[in-house]
Amino acid sequence: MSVSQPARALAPAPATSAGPRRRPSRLMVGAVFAALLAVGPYLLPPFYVSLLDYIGIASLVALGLTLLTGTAGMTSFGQAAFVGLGAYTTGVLSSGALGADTLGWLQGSPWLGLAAGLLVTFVAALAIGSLTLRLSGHYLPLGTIAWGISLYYLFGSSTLLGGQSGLGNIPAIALFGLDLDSPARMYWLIWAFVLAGAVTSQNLLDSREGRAIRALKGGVTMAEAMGVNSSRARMVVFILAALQASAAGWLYAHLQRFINPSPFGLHYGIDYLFMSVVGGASSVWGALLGAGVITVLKQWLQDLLPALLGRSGNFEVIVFGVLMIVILQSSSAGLWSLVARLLPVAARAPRIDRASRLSRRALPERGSVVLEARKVTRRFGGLVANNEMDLQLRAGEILGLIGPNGAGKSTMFNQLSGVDTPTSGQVLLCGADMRGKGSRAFASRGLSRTFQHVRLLPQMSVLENVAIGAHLRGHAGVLPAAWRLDRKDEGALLAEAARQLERVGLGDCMHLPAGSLALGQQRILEIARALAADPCVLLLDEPAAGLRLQEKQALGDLLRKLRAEGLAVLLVEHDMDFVMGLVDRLVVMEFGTRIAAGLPEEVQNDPAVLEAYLGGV
Ligand SMILES: Nc1ncnc2c1ncn2[C@@H]1O[C@H](COP(=O)(O)OP(=O)(O)OP(=O)(O)O)[C@@H](O)[C@H]1O
Repeated sequence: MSVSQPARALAPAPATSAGPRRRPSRLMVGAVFAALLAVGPYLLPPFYVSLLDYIGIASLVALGLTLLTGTAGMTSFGQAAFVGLGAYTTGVLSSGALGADTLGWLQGSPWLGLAAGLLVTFVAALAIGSLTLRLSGHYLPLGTIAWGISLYYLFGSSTLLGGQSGLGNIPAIALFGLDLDSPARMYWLIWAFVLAGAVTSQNLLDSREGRAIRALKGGVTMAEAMGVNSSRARMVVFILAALQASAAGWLYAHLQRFINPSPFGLHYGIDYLFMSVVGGASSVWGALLGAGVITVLKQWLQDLLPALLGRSGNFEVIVFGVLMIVILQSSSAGLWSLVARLLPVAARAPRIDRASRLSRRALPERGSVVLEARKVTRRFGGLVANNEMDLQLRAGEILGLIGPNGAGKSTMFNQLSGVDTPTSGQVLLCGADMRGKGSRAFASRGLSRTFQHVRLLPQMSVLENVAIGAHLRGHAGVLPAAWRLDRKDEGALLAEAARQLERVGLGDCMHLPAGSLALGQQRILEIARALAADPCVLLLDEPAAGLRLQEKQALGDLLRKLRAEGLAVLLVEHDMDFVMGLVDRLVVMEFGTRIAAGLPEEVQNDPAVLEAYLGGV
């Protein structure tokens, strides 16, 4: 890899096929799958059609978990409760449970029941999400268990909802004059919902909003630094998963025509999580596979074990548990990863709209102060990590921030980038006082950064990782993304990401997974990601660490080029050879305090600096 090598034309996605034989596209494989599903009811006995109905309903819930747990990294045991919300809302409204006089105009229509169920679920998910999504680590799954149990008991203790004995008289759904009053007739509707859910989920994941959701797995600090509103992204994905579960509940209620609380309890919430994880938690098609495998497995165990053992008991639960452990141990990425390897599907390169260009920010006048620290102090208990630090960074210069280990450079970096708030003092970005504002606000005012410990999404392509950096330059929201109405916006974002990759010399790697690059290349990738935001201030945390000599020279050339374009660059670095030959000015820290500042040659001979680095030699 060389930064200075001429930019190459965007290479097509690397072919994964072993030979010249053409592989069918994903669309073609999807069409075959849909065709097989379509003929299912004509070929299969009624029992299996019915089983496929239940697999479809479970798939819809597992799809939501693919977004929530597999993609955004939030584990939920409570999805069955949202299934219950959808089922009970339509059950109450369509079964006449409210009585003829109350809301009589609403009753009898399952379609109104669907709309009402989605609305009720939306409001409930918003309320529950506001309370629980702030939790992190193991508190969040525990929170989902808590509200899952609460809703379950609510269903069982309300007389309006029929208590433990449940609600009957739920009518069949009527579609174009046809009553869907049998499992075979419901089959089409259920699988239409599943396919629509799978396709829209996949579309969403391949979009700006989807990347924002996926960025959550890289940690909130990284996502916010890219301008992603992490609280909103968490809420969006939580509500989407809840709505998919609610739609599944609506289908379930009108398939069964009777509901009681038991299928909406914690036990089922755990099953849905198993389906998602066993199938492959981060794969949309894995959700369908997981739902199929677990539903069929449970059915077989229930039928076969009593016959094999000659007596009944809860043996199927024990065998099921053991099988789950075996499957999870032998395929931690889920069963879909095994199937995907066997499927002869061609890799798809994302469409990059080379002709389109994103609008650019006007850079501040060269020489003007763009980032300033005024008497910044940061205390951690009794320890003063930054002590009344002053620092000015100007447009069109490279400023180095150096100091021995523990001097307080990273802490200063955090104050300057909004990751942390000074105990006292001010940070000004382009003249605006940024005190108390988070890193997202810094990003939207034109500050981009890299991380001391590389923070990338290793499974995602290099191109998509860089596109996360351009998040604030795109506009398409969740719904346009789900229905692929965002292609212009998306093509332009990817083109910008491709341009930045070529600019830093990683053009040839853009379709590879980011995790497959060497550490030095990953650091350069982070710089491309920061540049994709079109910044006026670039903060680099030890960018030369792990780079070979040639790579360092190439990085130096790139930074000089950025300086010539008028960017303000601040770098924290330990590599003195790299720093001295590159920066315009230096600020030296020791024990949290600024001990010297000036031109590199002045600082090099400063007695305080020699004392700090060499113990006064
Ligand atoms: N979150 C924190 N809580 C408590 N102490 C902290 C915290 N962050 C940093 N410190 C302390 O502040 C001091 C400065 O640490 P900092 O990481 O900023 O130094 P540094 O110059 O970046 O060091 P290095 O070059 O080794 O990365 C250290 O004594 C460190 O232990």
